[in-house]
Amino acid sequence: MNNIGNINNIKYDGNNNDSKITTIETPSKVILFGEHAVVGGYMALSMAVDLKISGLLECYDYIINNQQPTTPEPIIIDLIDLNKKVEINPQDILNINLSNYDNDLKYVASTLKNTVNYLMDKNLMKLNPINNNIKPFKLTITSNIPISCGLGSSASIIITIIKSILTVHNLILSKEEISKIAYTVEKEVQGIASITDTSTIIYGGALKIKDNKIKPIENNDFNNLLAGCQFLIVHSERRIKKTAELVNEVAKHPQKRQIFKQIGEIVEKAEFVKNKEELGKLMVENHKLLNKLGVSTEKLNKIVEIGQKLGYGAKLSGAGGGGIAIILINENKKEDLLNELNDLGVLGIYDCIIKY
Ligand SMILES: Nc1ncnc2c1ncn2[C@@H]1O[C@H](COP(=O)(O)OP(=O)(O)O)[C@@H](O)[C@H]1O
Ligand SMILES: C[C@@](O)(CCOP(=O)(O)O)CC(=O)O
Ligand SMILES: [Mg+2]
Repeated sequence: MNNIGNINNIKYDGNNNDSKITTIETPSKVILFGEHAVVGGYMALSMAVDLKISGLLECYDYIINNQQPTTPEPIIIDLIDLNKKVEINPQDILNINLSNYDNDLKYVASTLKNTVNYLMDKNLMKLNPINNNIKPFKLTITSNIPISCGLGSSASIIITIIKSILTVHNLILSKEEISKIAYTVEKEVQGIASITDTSTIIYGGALKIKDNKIKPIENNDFNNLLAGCQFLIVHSERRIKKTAELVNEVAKHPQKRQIFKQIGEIVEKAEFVKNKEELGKLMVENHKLLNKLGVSTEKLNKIVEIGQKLGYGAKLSGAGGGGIAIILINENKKEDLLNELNDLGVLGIYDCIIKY
């Protein structure tokens, strides 16, 4: 259950344990084109970004020396940015019921359950009566990714926890296997999801996603154009709704099909643009269709207007409902752009550095 506990009060054999501390880092992502429509099987273009979630992973000496503790130890995941903790005994993981967790903790709970289930299905982790052989650990998570704003922080959290479980158990899974688990979690928590966020963060670089499959971007002219682009991530305002609510609302939109189709056509064109002007125009066209889907806001529309005037183009990125917009920068007008964004008042402006 979600107790508030403190690892330092837990002692093995009456002594304080030294512990091995490892840092687990996971990037975030921006969706250049195709959010929401990608859930309907259309194409999306996304790229991993060097804003990251850091997990401080603490394994106990007795684990490292392969001994058993005198008392059963809990797994503790300390979410500093939310000021919340998940604390659970290893033998309870397989019985995790998401309804026992508040919305903020469902991704964590679902990740623990689905990762252990996967490892057991693959015989990489065996059940034993005392603690299922699931080793306890403490993971302290901090993030320079603003939460719930379109940067895929949910996916970054999921992947950080999966990587931590693998580290503690000295296990290795392929990127494909980790993507499978992470996607299962996003789908279980959100009800509706594509592989975009989780795959982009796991594979890194810039990716094309279509029909829930990853495709490399073969068009080298586009890759070279993208490499020469500078994007700005603008955090417009706090989102009221989570991705889960936004994707489920879009699913009920009466014009969803035709708008998804129009977005899909834009994304197919994007890979073959010749310059930043064309790329920027398509970003604005994509944004206008997201606005029609009802996932933009007045503030986001204003930021896109400024991005269109003082950059090559702009669009909201991620599920919308507030959160981030991305602007394709025109170097000659960057200062005016920054001044106008600051005059408008935004929550944050970040350089968008692609993470390979
Ligand atoms: N730093 C963090 N610490 C704990 N939980 C986090 C953190 N960042 C994200 N989350 C989890 O992910 C959720 C936000 O995911 P979501 O609504 O999909 O937004 P996005 O993926 O666009 O950031 C949060 O409500 C929380 O459950
Ligand atoms: C809206 C969507 O296309 C992207 C969601 O991105 P985020 O959770 O807002 O970072 C949903 C999905 O692809 O799973
Ligand atoms: Mg998310």
